[in-house]
Amino acid sequence: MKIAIIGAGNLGLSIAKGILSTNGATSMVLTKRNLSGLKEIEKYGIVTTTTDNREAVAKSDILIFAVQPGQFVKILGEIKDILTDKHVIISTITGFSIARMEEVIGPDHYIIRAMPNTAISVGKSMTCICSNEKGTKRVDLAKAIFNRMGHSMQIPEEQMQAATVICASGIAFWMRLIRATTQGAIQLGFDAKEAQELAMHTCNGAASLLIESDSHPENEIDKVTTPRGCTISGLNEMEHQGLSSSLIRGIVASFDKINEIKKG
Ligand SMILES: NC(=O)C1=CN([C@@H]2O[C@H](COP(=O)(O)OP(=O)(O)OC[C@H]3O[C@@H](n4cnc5c(N)ncnc54)[C@H](OP(=O)(O)O)[C@@H]3O)[C@@H](O)[C@H]2O)C=CC1
Ligand SMILES: O=C(O)[C@@H]1CCC=N1
Repeated sequence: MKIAIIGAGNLGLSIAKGILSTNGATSMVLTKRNLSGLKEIEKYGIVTTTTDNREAVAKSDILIFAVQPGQFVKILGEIKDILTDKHVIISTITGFSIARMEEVIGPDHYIIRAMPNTAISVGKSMTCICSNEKGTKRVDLAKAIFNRMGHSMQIPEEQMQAATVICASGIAFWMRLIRATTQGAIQLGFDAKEAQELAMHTCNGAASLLIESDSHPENEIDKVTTPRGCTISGLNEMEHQGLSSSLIRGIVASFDKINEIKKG
């Protein structure tokens, strides 16, 4: 697969690393206006970097766009006359609808929207995918690309905003939970490095229990909560302090904000 990543910033570079670490491309062109941050990745033989988006498009079949929303229309306008039927256009751009893309380049292209998260750089992204009508023929290809770097799910386009909050912003939410657990562990006597190790591997184990046994969180909680034991005491205190409620409210606030940004 010949892949171009247009906009090799935080997310674009994470995607590039994920693809490279799973040998998911035969060639890769990364674009940016300022190439100075790409020296490290240029060491991979199959990677070239350029400021010229047209060159990247001409050399590639799969085009992954990871620029900021305000930069996207201009870039699509620059490259639309060299798009052909070989190209699959994958946009990771938050809040940028397929209809808006079609307004610039027309509907006769394979257009996919993908919402990955930064865990793509370590092959653990949860990526949601939707497409335009023509793009339905390339959804399996897009899923195959993202499944090499984690897990993917096809969803209706109207759920993309919600998926952004749960999966992309979700990385930040889970990081804060891991950090809070780390702070608790330090207070209980572990040094900072040990505390983080305990917190992150326990988090990983909890998610793996659900993923690998197809279980429900409450089933797993029942197995840990000894009657009159320490787990239920801690858990109930967390709930008295609003743990579940604050998470749900945070998710909804994030969703309200993303809808506000979209309207703006
Ligand atoms: N960060 C995340 O977790 C997620 C982000 N997203 C979405 O992905 C997109 C990118 O986000 P993020 O990576 O955080 O943003 P960044 O600002 O880090 O990356 C955007 C990149 O685009 C480059 N760029 C700007 N203009 C051009 C141009 N004309 N041609 C080529 N490259 C250009 C910029 O580099 P330079 O200035 O050097 O040109 C920059 O490296 C956003 O739309 C965001 O909403 C989606 C899911 C998750
Ligand atoms: O915080 C944001 O608005 C973007 C969208 C998802 C991740 N970062």
